[in-house]
Parts: sequence; C-alpha cells; structure tokens
Amino acid sequence: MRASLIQIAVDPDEPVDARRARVGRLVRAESGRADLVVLPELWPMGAFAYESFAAESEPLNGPTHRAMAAAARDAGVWLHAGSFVEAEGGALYNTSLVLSPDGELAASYRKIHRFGFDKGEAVMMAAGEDLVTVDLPHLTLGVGTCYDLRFPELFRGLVDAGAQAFVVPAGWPARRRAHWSLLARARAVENQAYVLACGTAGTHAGVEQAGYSVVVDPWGEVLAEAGPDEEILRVVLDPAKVTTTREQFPALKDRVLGVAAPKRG
Ligand SMILES: NC(=O)CCC(=O)C(=O)O
Repeated sequence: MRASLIQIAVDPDEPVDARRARVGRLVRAESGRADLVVLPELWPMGAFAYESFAAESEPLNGPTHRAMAAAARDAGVWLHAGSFVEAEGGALYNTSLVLSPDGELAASYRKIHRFGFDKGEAVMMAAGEDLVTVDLPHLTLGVGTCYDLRFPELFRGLVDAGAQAFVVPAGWPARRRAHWSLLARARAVENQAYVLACGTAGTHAGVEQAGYSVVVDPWGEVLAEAGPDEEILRVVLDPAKVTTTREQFPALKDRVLGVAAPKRG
C-alpha cells in the first residue's frame, strides 16, 4: 500500500478557502502515486489559531468535507483528510474524516485528548468519546489526533480493536519536536504497528510548527521523515510486516491485564 503524507504549511496570510483549494490540488496530484493520502490536524486555520475556531467551524458535511470528498474521488485514493473544527449541537469538536476513493465518508473521529490545559482547545472544544478504526482493503487503520499521541492507552485500545497502522494528524509545535519524534516511534514499537504522523509547517498564531512528519514501521524503523518546511512524504507500507513482527516478537501476547494497585502501608 502506497501512502503519501502532505505536510502543509499553514500561513495566516493564505485565506482558508484558498488553502482548501490548494490542498485539494495537492491531493489530486497524488492520483496514481498513492492508495492512501494523509493531511494534518486543523489545517484550514491552524491548531493554535484559537481565535478562529468558532468563525471557521463547520457542520460535519461542510466545505472541508465537501472539498476533500471531491479530491479523494478525483484522485481515487483513501483520504485521511486531517481535521477541522466541527460545530454540532452548540459544541465544537476537533474532528477528522476518512474518505473512501469514491468520496464517501468511511469514518469520522472526534479528538479525545484536547490540548491546552486551562485554555485553547481544552476549554473551547468538547472531547470525543469513541475510538475509531477503519478497514482499508489490506490494512486496518486506527486514528488519533496530535496530543492523543501522548496517551498510550488510546493506541492500545486501537490495537485491541484491530488496528495495524495509526494515522495521527497533528499541529505540533517546533519547541517540542523531540517529543513528537520519540512518541511516534514509541507508539509504533510498543504496538508493533505502522505510525503515519503528519504535522504542519510554517508559523501561525505565533507558534512555529515542527513539521518533521514521520512514518515508522512496526519494528520502530523510521521509513521517511520530513524536514521543517512544506513537503510530501511517500512510503510503501507492507501489511504483512505487522503480522510477521507480531509473530516473530510476540510481546503483545505477554500483556498482563488488570494488575492490582500497589498495597500501601
Ligand atoms: N494540537 C495539539 O494537540 C498540540 C499538542 C502538543 O503541543 C503537545 O502535545 O506537546
């Protein structure tokens, strides 16, 4: 399976509609080169552009969904369309979409762990509650978004639900790039799964983005890594590698579940 990660630069001087059109062209250009295309988190306005969240929010079937469905259909690819700000029932969500090659919605995922502690996304958005996996023809994807990468139990839950590869769109800041690269490899090694982690480039809302999108294989080897600027990573994933890694080094079978709490006193 061929996968392309499109690391987009989010530049506040580029209007959201123009970026949507540009991203659509970039996805279409992967036609014939990729079976799966991946975009980053909140690329329409930027993951730290909190002041734009409400103004740029959309219903699930809004302009981002429509533009990306058309691009997926035209390119004939599975498209993890990154995420956008979804407005539903008076709440905002950081929602990602997976579209099939005929442009149909295969899955949507509302980010579970919201970033910002006592500000930003953490207070402006509601949390998702559901783990999401998507069955592609030869590979089951588990999805997470950015800050989720810090929470290994989410990814273990996705493995238990059958995930063989994790797709993690992000808007990760440059000042914590070392965490990003380390956590992407850690999630791959501990779960013996591919990790496709697609971040943004550029600077928006005063936050320099890391870039450095990365694809890690189930043994923890980095298959491809971007630099800090806008870039497309192209890799070939081998679903059999997940099976052989899990068979030849069957650590997942040695999990000890329900370990008791330590005795005190
Ligand atoms: N958009 C995010 O979730 C940012 C996460 C982040 O900066 C971090 O985990 O560090």
